[in-house]
Amino acid sequence: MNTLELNGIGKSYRGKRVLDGVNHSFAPGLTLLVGPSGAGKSTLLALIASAQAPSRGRLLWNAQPLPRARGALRRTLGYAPQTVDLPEDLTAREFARHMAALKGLQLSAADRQFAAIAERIGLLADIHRPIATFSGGMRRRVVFAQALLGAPGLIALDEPTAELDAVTAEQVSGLILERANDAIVVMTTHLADRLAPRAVEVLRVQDGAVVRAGAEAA
Ligand SMILES: Nc1ncnc2c1ncn2[C@@H]1O[C@H](COP(=O)(O)OP(=O)(O)OP(=O)(O)O)[C@@H](O)[C@H]1O
Repeated sequence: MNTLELNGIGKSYRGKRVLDGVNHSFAPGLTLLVGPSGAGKSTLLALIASAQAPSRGRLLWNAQPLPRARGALRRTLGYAPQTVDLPEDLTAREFARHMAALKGLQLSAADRQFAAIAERIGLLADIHRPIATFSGGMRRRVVFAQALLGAPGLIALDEPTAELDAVTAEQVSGLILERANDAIVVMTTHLADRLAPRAVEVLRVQDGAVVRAGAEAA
């Protein structure tokens, strides 16, 4: 079973402290990150995904400091940031193939997995179209879908249901819950609404700290 631990994590941008002394052990399953805008939810997620380095403290993945675990982590990490500059000229499937290659997936497995994910979230009919023709919600789903390639043990999702209509958001949420059966899934959301009861934890990021939130705080 995979473990993820944050030990005294701090992050500052040009001297401004966004996170300070964050300690937390993530349980297998879904953890929701909630909190006011600008509190540091995306920052915490980027640290977890090792897309950014902490200013202080360290992250332990399976009891190993993250820099040493990075090689192994790339293959087991799925990260969907809030904003991504997608390659406009590529089709969704071509983009997915690139992301899958970074994770060391075979082409046939990449195509199979991407098609299966796309089908679940209403994107299958569009995977051969250039991303340039995609709406905001379709782009969001492409970014989400690539994060799930390779059945990662750690999945970090930044507002994956933003810009989606209710039906599609429900499809995406259903897939997130399924993956949370076999992974540590950490997800930011302004609307914890229906997922909070299914989460192992809801964490509130506020004033540089991370605290367990009651259901009312979600
Ligand atoms: N690369 C950066 N350089 C400078 N400041 C940054 C950077 N990234 C984030 N910040 C600042 O850090 C703080 C936390 O930002 P972050 O995006 O993590 O918040 P958030 O809780 O995810 O907000 P939202 O809910 O609006 O997405 C904000 O004050 C933001 O301006």
